[in-house]
Amino acid sequence: MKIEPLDLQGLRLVRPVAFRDDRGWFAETFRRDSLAAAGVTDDFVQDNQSFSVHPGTVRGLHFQLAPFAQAKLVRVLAGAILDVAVDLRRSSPTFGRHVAVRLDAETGEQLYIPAGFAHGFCTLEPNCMVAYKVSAYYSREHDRSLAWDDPELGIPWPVAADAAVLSDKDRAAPRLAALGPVFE
Ligand SMILES: Cc1cn([C@H]2C[C@H](O)[C@@H](COP(=O)(O)OP(=O)(O)O[C@H]3O[C@@H](C)C(=O)[C@@H](O)[C@H]3O)O2)c(=O)[nH]c1=O
Repeated sequence: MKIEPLDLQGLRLVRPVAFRDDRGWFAETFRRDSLAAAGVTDDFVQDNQSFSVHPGTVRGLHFQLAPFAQAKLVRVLAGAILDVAVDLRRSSPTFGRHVAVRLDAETGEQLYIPAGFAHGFCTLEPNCMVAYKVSAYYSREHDRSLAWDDPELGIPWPVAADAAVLSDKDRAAPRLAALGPVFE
């Protein structure tokens, strides 16, 4: 696998290498040693999977507070998404900035997001299956949302606000200015 840094400190794009033959292809999708060589040493403890029926479904932006802050390694098993990470580290020179990456089942590319970011995605096709590893267990008490369409974030979502399919939780999420300090 090839692992490349992205614009915001700590984010990585992971590109699996596919070995193709008459049957199809084979690829390694997770290697602790390759990730560690690229500076990713999180201990992933939980695997998550979600399925979204409709294109224009937005999940996020989500994060968990310490001591349950999560690094995430995100990939798409079916369909395609625009995957977004927002820097919430107060001491970061890129606080409030985001990276948006297309992830799809075809390339199998993965986005590594360290703790300290909010994460969300918008589905670009029907029937999207998204899988991701997280480095801390789910904790409902520490789970937080940030408004996906906060104009201050300036995220170029591929769906209009009135057309997005959202959970009630995400529809009611606070904007960045109302969050207060969440990560050092
Ligand atoms: C995230 C999560 C949810 N749940 C439960 C809570 C709830 O009843 C149901 C659906 O939860 P949500 O609405 O939060 O699911 P969803 O909106 O898909 O939440 C996920 O969004 C993406 C963008 C992330 O980055 C994830 O960390 C996670 O926050 O699943 C768990 O049991 N374990 C978990 O780890």
